[in-house]
Amino acid sequence: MATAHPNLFSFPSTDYLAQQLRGYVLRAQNAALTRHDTFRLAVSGGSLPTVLARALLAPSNGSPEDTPQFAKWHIFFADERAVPLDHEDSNYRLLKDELVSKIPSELGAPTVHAIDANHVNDDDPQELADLYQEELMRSFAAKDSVKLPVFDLILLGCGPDGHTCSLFPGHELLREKDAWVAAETNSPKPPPKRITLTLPVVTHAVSIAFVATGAGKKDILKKIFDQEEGRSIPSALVNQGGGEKVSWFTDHPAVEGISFPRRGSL
Ligand SMILES: O=C1O[C@H](COP(=O)(O)O)[C@@H](O)[C@H](O)[C@H]1O
Repeated sequence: MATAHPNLFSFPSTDYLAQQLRGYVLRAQNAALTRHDTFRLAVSGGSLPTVLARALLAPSNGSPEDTPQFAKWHIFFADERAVPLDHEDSNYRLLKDELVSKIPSELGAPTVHAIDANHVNDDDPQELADLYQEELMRSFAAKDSVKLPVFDLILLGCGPDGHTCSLFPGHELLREKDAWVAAETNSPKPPPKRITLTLPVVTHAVSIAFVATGAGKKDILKKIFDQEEGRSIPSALVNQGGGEKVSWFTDHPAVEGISFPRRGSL
């Protein structure tokens, strides 16, 4: 378990947050391209894709460092709902509508790794999870040759109950040590059937960022950052496992009243 603390950033507006997030994501991209000429990231659904689109679709300052090289991006999902890809609850659809379909063609197109839509109606989403794990193995090498995949970046949300990916408070999936991708059959937040990256995969990434904005996140962030009782909340477990690799992008209303030290710039 990491002992270093996560970085808590708080910004006066979502526009400024998006600007800072752009710099952070592109730094992760540039470092990844230097390491292996590809940028492998996992993204969440919920409120994240809208902020991410605002960050990445903003005009570049023209420098190579500030230019997304989308053709070299491999985008996976931190979690996905067991629904068809054109369903309104699909995280794939959300990312496509908010970001991918709006990328100007001169910036290239990312490779987006969707779930296998042939299995979204299965009673048990385990096959869907296994197939997505195999999809990861094709990109990151077989599970028996590497213990865990190493994403260059994982972008997370934090629900009002502190869930992240589809890892919910008190759930046995939080203790999963072996699988890379797990099935959730009874999510407390609809839709009930989902798949999710597991905690060891999330905390093994090179960089991990949460985006959490608005006063609706204030109470759960206070628990996660300031209170002992918040230590077992899924998003807090990412903080504990990832330590200083974890950065939180928040706005002022989301962190009002929190004593944990925060910074206003990267
Ligand atoms: O159900 C989900 O919720 C979380 C949090 O969403 P937010 O709207 O509160 O940001 C999200 O990160 C996850 O991907 C999604 O499936």
